[in-house]
Amino acid sequence: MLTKATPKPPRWQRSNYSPLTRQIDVFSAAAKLLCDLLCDKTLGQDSPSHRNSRAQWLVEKLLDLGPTFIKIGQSLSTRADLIPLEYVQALSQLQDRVPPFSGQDAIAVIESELGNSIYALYRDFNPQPLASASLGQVHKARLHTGEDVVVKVQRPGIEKLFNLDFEVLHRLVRFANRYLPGFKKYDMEAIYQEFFELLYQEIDYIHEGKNADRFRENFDKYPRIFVPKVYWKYTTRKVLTLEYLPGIKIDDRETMETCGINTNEVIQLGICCYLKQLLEDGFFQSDPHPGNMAVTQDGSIIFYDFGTMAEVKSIAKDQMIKTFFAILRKDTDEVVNTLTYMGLIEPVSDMKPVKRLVAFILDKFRDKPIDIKEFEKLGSEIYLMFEQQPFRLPPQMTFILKSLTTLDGIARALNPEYNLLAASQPFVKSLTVSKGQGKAIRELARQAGEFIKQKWQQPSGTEIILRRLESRIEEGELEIRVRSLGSDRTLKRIHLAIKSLIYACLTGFTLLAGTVLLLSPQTKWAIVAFSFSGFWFFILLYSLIQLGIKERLDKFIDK
Ligand SMILES: Nc1ncnc2c1ncn2[C@@H]1O[C@H](COP(=O)(O)OP(=O)(O)OP(=O)(O)O)[C@@H](O)[C@H]1O
Repeated sequence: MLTKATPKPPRWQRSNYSPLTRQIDVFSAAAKLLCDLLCDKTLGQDSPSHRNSRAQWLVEKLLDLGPTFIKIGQSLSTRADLIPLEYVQALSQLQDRVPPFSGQDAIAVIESELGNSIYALYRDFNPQPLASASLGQVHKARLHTGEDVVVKVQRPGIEKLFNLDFEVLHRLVRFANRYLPGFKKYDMEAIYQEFFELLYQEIDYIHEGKNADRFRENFDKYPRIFVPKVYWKYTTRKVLTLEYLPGIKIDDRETMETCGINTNEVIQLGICCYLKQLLEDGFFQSDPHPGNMAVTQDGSIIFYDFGTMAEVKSIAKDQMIKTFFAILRKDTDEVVNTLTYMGLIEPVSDMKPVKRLVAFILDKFRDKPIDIKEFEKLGSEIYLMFEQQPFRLPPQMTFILKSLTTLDGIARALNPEYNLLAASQPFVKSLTVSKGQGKAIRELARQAGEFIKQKWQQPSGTEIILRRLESRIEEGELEIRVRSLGSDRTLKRIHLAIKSLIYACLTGFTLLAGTVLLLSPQTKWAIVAFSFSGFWFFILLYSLIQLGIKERLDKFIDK
């Protein structure tokens, strides 16, 4: 009889996976990535297609390294302020391609967490999962009281793996901070702490249950928004029992149309619901991917997954209206003030670069309604500005950008012609104004009207440039850069010296890795590491020779 060969479990899932092997796997992946990036830089290989293939390699490597690294990739995909566009795009497609675990393992977790046998807890339990992801999987079940539920079960051993990776990654961050000067500017220690805090929250289902309760309360008066009820008696840190609320996947236009659901109404409901989360409640689902929302037969929206919620300071309605008109008037200062108040922009001593970026974005939408597709077109320009600016976006802002682009993708899947401004009308209309504020609002509306009228009598392009130059000189913002030849040469020498230092570190690091591997004993890998070491040594020699020649040349010119 032919038996189907069972696929080998990934390395990180094997019981004999030692901390040392994990450390070697992680460090060698990081070293390869770094070497590739340095090689590209040295050889000037910086085309988008080249970056794209590097990004694809990274996606495969993260999948191979397992849940912690899949999550790192997913959260990096929101950090447009830290990594290049091609990486953002590749990492956004990082799906949870982790194999499900067996129904028996899931039952074992439930029984040990809830302290009873599975059929004492549930009348029925389907061992075949409904869905599975990197951190857990979802099973359908029925309570003895007759209610249909889903049971979300955490992947066995995930906490142990996180604890191990917590240590390994800390070592890697400390190493990078110490020996790779280029990494200092990224504040890796803070990013690492931020990341693991979120990760540990995500594997605490009690936290997720509380978030679901809070979210449901916020939408108490919205009959078309559904949030599954939490069955607290059957919930622990590793098991979450929720009311079963099936629905059509939110980007499945065909099924919705077959069921006679008006997709434009779904888009409107989704966008208004998101604006309420963001602006009124200050508590929003930071990862609204299509698997986290569904649509009922009557076109209502169901939300699943409250493991990754983000918080911002909510703003009062009058402040919202002020900001709305400020956007219409392209009033950069007012918009920046509101974003800073909400904690979406970090106040820094020099706010000019931030204001320039906001003004740039507002300016791009001078004549058209805000359309996220425009953001895509602007993508490379904005990314370039991010690269040049000395500021880092707070994570909340990156969550919002990511959520907006994901929502936009879902809305476009339902109706490619949809318009964000039109879809948000019901929310804007819901901002009723109290009596005392009427006068101020009328004044703001008048100013916005004046501004829009002025657009018909716009000055010529040259005039605009001159006016901008004038105002930038007035603000003391325009710097005249005088660079002396001497300082340029010194800078080049410093650059070369730093490069040599990095090559020396890489030579030492690969030599060390080779020695550790030889002692493990992993002779094959040790040879690979030693060959890398030899390679970096030659690059180091070449760089040192260049440095020597440069110094002699500079001395000669100075004479
Ligand atoms: N209460 C529910 N009723 C019906 N189906 C549900 C319910 N909760 C979750 N599901 C189904 O299970 C899938 C995964 O759920 P959920 O997103 O909560 O899991 P997850 O492990 O956090 O996954 P991911 O990390 O990919 O978001 C959902 O897309 C949905 O199809």
